[in-house]
Amino acid sequence: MAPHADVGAGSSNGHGSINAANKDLFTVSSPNVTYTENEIRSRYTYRTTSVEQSPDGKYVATPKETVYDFKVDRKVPKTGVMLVGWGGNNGSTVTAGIIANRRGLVWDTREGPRAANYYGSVVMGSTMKLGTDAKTAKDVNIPFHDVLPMVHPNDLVIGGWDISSMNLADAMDRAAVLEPTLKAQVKKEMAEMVPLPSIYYPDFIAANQEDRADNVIKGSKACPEHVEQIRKDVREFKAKNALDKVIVLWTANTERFADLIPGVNDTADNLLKAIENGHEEVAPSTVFAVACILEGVPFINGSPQNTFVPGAIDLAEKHNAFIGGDDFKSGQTKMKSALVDFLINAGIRLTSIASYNHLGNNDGKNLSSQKQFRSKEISKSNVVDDMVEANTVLYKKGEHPDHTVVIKYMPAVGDNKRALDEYYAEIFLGGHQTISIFNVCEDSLLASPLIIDLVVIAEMMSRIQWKAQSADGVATKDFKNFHSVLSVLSYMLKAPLTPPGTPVVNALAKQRSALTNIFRACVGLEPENDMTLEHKLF
Ligand SMILES: NC(=O)c1ccc[n+]([C@@H]2O[C@H](COP(=O)([O-])OP(=O)(O)OC[C@H]3O[C@@H](n4cnc5c(N)ncnc54)[C@H](O)[C@@H]3O)[C@@H](O)[C@H]2O)c1
Ligand SMILES: O=P([O-])([O-])O[C@@H]1[C@@H](O)[C@H](O)[C@@H](O)[C@H](O)[C@@H]1O
Repeated sequence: MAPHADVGAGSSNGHGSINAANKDLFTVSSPNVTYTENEIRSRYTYRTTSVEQSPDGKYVATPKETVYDFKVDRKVPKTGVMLVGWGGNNGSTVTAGIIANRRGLVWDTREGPRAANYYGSVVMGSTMKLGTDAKTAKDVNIPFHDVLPMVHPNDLVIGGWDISSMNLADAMDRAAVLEPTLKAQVKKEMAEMVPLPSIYYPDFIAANQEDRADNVIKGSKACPEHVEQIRKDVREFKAKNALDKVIVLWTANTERFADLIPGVNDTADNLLKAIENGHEEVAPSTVFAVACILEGVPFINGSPQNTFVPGAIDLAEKHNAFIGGDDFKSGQTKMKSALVDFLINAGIRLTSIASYNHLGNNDGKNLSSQKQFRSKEISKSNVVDDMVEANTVLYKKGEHPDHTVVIKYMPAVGDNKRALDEYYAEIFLGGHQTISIFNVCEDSLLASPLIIDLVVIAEMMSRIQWKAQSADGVATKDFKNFHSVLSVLSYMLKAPLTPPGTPVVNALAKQRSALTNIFRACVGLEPENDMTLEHKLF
């Protein structure tokens, strides 16, 4: 069968929203918020504290205010997502999951019938506090998805590429993630989905992946033809499905890190020249990123490699294109970014973290190769840095807990990754606390909802613009997009990519708070805070 990036239905049957007018769950009654048919406009005062340290070491803290205008496009676009690595465990699982939700499927399991859901998705499975009830003063919480007019995942049209030609039904079987009773209900539709051929540069992923590579575009290193082919694929997918928007997301294998070479991948121009010259240090994921930036579609990296070499970030900034990454934060690391935040903010002096994984899926097979493991080791190890550096009471400058990361490929356990962690800490008066965690993460069932969140939030961010009334007294004349690097996606990612020179935040609570409060600001609402003075000052 000729490969084609086939699609989900793209129109929901009551479970989604593509055809329904966006019915807002709430409106904000404020002189700073206006609603028109196409837009929500809000004037938002952003309050921060500027700190200066005097020579005697004392700090002076000065409250600052910046007034921003936000503009949200209310029209929810017909959106497609193209997955790189579509035939993988995550790609086939998220595809089946969206079909199952769109059709409202129920299937038998040993524990009884199970219905499709979006558990594990912040957007579809969590809530945020809107405010407090005017009469009872109780918290009023709303579904996260309802805070802004977001795409419903049921309405996503799905396509993508894979170096393996296997159709999505067979890929789903190969992945061995889902119950047979569910697979049987989506098999027919998924059998029609065949990944587009992709670019394959053997040196970037483990040699043990070679037997999958039967669906590759000619050429084993970067070249302009590869960029143009990917751009053409995106355009054709968009046209064939009458889409308004396309988001591209990498859920293909972990690549080795690319060497950062001045004159090759340090600037946009040099990176484009390197591709022109077929430089062997340009990774497939970077070629995809360049193609998407040039095509003006957001590109998100769900794997740990350094796809976004400085030249790729420079290119995105120059083209005002959105990028985000790196490496889905799905199980062990997500737990770590919450637990370390809790321990250190509780004043407990964490002194060592030992993280061990074994897993038996193809990701684990690829990671059994040292160069690919190294990419993952980096992304899994850096996740505690900001929390440690922020606590100068517990840690002197440069001090940090011992932290080791081990990943072993054990085929027997398949996608049911085992994560074993030991946290060792110093507590009061020379005591110690040892926390040992055994966490069976069904890798693809934890990562798939993150793919949905990354796509839906990245698309939402492309419909938000801002201008400053008085950033340091300077007003910006016209509305602008957020910076190209979508650091707002960090909650879903192990190694959050941030605009050059800006800090990386890994603490899970801070990441979620940033996402929630930026979306609240877009409708003129103050940041969520838990002061509840109304319950204390009376
Ligand atoms: N919980 C999780 O599953 C999780 C969490 C964090 C990160 N990740 C990362 O997500 C990625 C996918 O995980 P997975 O379990 O689905 O892996 P997988 O091996 O099952 O799927 C990867 C797919 O990518 C394909 N592929 C490889 N190179 C390609 C290329 N150049 N172009 C197109 N397709 C290509 C492979 O054929 C395979 O089908 C991995 O990098 C993994 O490290 C996964
Ligand atoms: O669970 P988590 O730490 O977020 O991330 C997972 C790793 O623990 C696992 O070893 C790897 O195979 C997955 O791709 C994913 O990266």
